[in-house]
Amino acid sequence: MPLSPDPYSALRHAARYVQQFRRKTFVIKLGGAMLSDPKLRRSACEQIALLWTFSIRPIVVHGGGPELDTLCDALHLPIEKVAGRRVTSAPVLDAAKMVLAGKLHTDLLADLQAAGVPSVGLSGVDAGLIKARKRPPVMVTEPGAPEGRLVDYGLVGDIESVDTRVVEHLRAADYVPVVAPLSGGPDGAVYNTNADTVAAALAVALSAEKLFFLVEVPGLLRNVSDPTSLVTLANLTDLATMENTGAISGGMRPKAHAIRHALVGGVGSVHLVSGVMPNALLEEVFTNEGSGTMVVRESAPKPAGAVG
Ligand SMILES: Nc1ncnc2c1ncn2[C@@H]1O[C@H](COP(=O)(O)OP(=O)(O)O)[C@@H](O)[C@H]1O
Ligand SMILES: CC(=O)N[C@@H](CCC(=O)OP(=O)(O)O)C(=O)O
Repeated sequence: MPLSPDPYSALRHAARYVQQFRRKTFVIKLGGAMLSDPKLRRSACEQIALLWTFSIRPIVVHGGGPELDTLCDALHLPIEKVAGRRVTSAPVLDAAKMVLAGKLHTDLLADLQAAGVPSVGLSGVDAGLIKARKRPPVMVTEPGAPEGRLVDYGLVGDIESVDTRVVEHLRAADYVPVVAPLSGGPDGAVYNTNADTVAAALAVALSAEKLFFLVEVPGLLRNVSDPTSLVTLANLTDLATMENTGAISGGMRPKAHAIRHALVGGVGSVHLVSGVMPNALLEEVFTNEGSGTMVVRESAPKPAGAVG
């Protein structure tokens, strides 16, 4: 049920959640698709501002895939993605730095600032926040393909460690860290790392209560071409089934990995929420029913006598 139209009843209802989540860490990943639309970006920033006002401690991680595609097009660089991750040559990595730690990052910081959130931008390279090594060629199986194929992703980093000290310093001073999905390797190397993967690694390292993915779709869908086929609650077994049957494809594949990594790593719950529907993030946090998909490690056992 959405929040009651009676303001006092709505306040009382929300207050329960405010108490429960005070000083808890929420990692909020903003997807590149919704970030390309300034109106949606502002709406997400306003919702994050409200969480912050209620003493929830957000860490924002952002994507930027579609804006990077646009820049690659303009620069006549090839766009190749396999299982939702970009094959990254040296010129594509340069373009990634320009978008992910440049224009889009700065625009997001400006919108958060305008919404009243004192935010500070970092990439995974800053202060050794995200350390990675170059991903070796890996076998990837595409849905529908009988066999896997060996893929060299180029300058893509596999995360090796997360050093949260810079984030802790910022939070101690009441700043909200905003992290761009680049990672640092040995000898000054910089790697492109999927933002979903970065968000999950940070959520685990910070023992986050919740990890949110704001996406263009209403949440996890049983059938990607049917927006009404929303899955409201899922566990890791359900997720694996959807991956195996090919119901999870494209950009949802790195998210499925990230969700698993986060939940196995101790994050309480992961939420896929619309970045398009007004206030969907707030509805997910402050109502029982939520607005999108909640994924938990294991579903609670059904009470004795329950059917189904
Ligand atoms: N089962 C599914 N449920 C929802 N979305 C799915 C599913 N399978 C594939 N997708 C696709 O994954 C996309 C989200 O991934 P992506 O485009 O990388 O988003 P973002 O830029 O927010 O990370 C959705 O917009 C949708 O097209
Ligand atoms: C290796 C890899 O795939 N990196 C991603 C980083 C940006 C990202 O993850 O953006 P979204 O969240 O919008 O998908 C990319 O180059 O697109």
